[in-house]
Amino acid sequence: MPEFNFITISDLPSIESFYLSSQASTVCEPERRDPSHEPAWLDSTPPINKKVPPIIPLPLFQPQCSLHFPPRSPGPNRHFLLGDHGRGVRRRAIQRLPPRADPPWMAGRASSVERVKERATGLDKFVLREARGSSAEVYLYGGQVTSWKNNSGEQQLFLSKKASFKPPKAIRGGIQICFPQLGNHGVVEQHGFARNRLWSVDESPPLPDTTSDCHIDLILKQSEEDMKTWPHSYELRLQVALSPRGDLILTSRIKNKNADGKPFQFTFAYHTYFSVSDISEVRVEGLDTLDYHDNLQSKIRCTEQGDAVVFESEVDRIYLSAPPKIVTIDHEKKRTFVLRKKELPDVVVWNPWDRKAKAMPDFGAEEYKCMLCVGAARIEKPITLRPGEEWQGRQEISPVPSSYSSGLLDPEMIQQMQRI
Ligand SMILES: O=P(O)(O)OC[C@H]1O[C@@H](O)[C@H](O)[C@@H](O)[C@@H]1O
Repeated sequence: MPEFNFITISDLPSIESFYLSSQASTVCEPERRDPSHEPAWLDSTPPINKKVPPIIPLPLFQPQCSLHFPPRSPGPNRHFLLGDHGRGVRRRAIQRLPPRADPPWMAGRASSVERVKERATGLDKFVLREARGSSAEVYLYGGQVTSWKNNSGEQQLFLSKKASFKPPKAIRGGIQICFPQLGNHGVVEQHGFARNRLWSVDESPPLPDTTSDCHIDLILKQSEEDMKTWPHSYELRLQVALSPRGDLILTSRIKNKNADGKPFQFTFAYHTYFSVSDISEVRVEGLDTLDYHDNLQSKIRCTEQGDAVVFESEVDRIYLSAPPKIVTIDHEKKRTFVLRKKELPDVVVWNPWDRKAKAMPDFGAEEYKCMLCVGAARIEKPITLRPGEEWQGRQEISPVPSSYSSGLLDPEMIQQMQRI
């Protein structure tokens, strides 16, 4: 889901201040010429995202300007009203905005989803190619995303050179689906069984929540073997989608299918291995002042003291009740991952550092330097589902230039988003 819609309005009337409204609601009232002002809101229906400031200074008196709007505000081909503030809508103008045109190089390009049998591993995977250049690879084994490249073809996820693709070992890297438990708190194996089971293509997926035309739907159901340790019938659906902007969107739905009337409880995580240039140059923002369980200290509860999490040694934590947006900034690569999450309040942060790296057979001794796990999770308050009930969780990751940091947007990012 894009955070902003952009429109270009031509022939702005030369008025000192103005407001814009759409068919549905008033959008915002830009303050006169001062870009540092927060927009005032002319009415409260609906309160769109008040946190969004007018990032692009509104160049009044110029024949054309670009404005940004929060989600749900008008998109292309809708009417806008332009009026001069304070004197009603005297210079009322209605503009029908042209749909945003695709760049010329996109002509004739379409998104595709291809099923491929990997020769080296013998495993089936799906290769998603979004028309604007981003791509992803998703294995039926583990329902695991192992590759995600942005619109420029740069890999965003870490996959160990020593990763094993042989069941029952989970693939070391990408995004592991941890269900029905994270860690070793529970009756099943570490991080649950979903990451090392063979999933199927979901032949009757629910309607997608995204506007993406590039996605794959997978499903995992109970096996007789798993019923011995976790005696429940369930459907775990996973949709992996690429947005036109190159975002990677994972949506999971879990349904209790027990016929015996029994509820079940589970925890869940998208154990996400990001590729980073140099771990000592990376910071994670959005977790300041939060409590976390420190797995390195018998899971004791601590409170984050820094304004960002930085890495100088092994880190193995579960941050609790984190905000919906977490930002991982890779200074050296000048790249930032913005992670947005729904129904997944907690965040896993893990880097094994040197000693543990050496002890893992499927991980290179030096690879801890170029990876970091930051993933949305639901751990502290497990989910309980009664038969017939369904839970849905979501993680969206957007790669953006590094000048972006939490809560702020910069013109470079705006320009890049406008080009898409
Ligand atoms: O080796 P695994 O099972 O994939 O787990 C990797 C790491 O995953 C983290 O989430 C755990 O907190 C760590 O303790 C663990 O080492």
